[in-house]
Amino acid sequence: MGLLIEGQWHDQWYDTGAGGRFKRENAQRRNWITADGGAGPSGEGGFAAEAGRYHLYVSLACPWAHRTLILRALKGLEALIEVSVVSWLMRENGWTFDTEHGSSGDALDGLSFMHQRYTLDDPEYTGRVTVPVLWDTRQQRIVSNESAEIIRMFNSAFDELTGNRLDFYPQPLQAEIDALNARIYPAVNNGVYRAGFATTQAAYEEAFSELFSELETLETRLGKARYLTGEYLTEADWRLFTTLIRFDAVYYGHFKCNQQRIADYPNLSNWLRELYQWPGVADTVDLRHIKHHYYASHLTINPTAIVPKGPQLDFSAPHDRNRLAGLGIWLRA
Ligand SMILES: N[C@@H](CCC(=O)N[C@@H](CS)C(=O)NCC(=O)O)C(=O)O
Repeated sequence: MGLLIEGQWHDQWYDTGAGGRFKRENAQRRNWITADGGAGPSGEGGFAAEAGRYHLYVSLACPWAHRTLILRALKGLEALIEVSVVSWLMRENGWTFDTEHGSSGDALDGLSFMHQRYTLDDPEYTGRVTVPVLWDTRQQRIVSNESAEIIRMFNSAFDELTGNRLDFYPQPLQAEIDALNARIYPAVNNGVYRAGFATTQAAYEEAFSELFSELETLETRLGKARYLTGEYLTEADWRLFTTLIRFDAVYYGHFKCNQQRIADYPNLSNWLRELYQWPGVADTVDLRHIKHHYYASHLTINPTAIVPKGPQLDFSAPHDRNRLAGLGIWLRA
């Protein structure tokens, strides 16, 4: 675990400051792939959608990277955007490459460390070295290291090439999706990290109570609606999914989010199983990488690096969501 300072790697745990609160650094590369190469909502233009041009770096353990893998699968981008999977173990060198346990190594250049990819982008890079990273093989630079934006690009930029019209961010639902994301990101997606990486009791308890209060709200909502925005399955669902699929295996124990398991919420757990069983999604879930990464990498939290054997989870078990009306995924006109 560490960061780059002017292109040099430093092994350093998160600085939680006097209050003991974990604060996630903002992603620094914010360009957009667009259909015609025009600039997107941020960053520069020049990143036109093309088959084979872009490469995605992920960890199978990481909930942010997981979002991009799900959208890549559902939007039919697997043949257009190749993926490299980092090692599940992240210690003094940060994310590294090997070919053990289903990791791929760096398929482009055979690099040893993810931080070398960042210094290829900028030899003087300063900041944390995170995944996912979307790399442009043409310009040899990072397009984006912000998963929330990578999934939006995947949702539409390649549609003319793939003919895939599934829309996870349909115009009429955008305001509602944005509002949901704005609540779920701090309280749940980042909330589990705020609890787990807190270094004071007060910071931990603050994150813990926000997390379980939001889960309660979501549980009630999913008792009345099939998906978070109602009848359509959207980006908001997938963003919540990648956190909840890790919850009982990792966040409940390792991050001390133990008021309740997701299995104890009838609506959240049935919704979770429905999404897991969505065609193409189970293949993106690797609980071995998930458990080994968290328990064996965060030695400040788990110094023995022992990975728990349990819990037993069966996301393939039947779900009861057909009791609620659903229309599936929105189709762009
Ligand atoms: N804003 C980023 C956050 C990505 C992120 O923090 N990824 C974690 C893995 S789950 C990471 O690479 N952490 C390494 C570090 O913070 O040093 C996104 O959503 O893409």
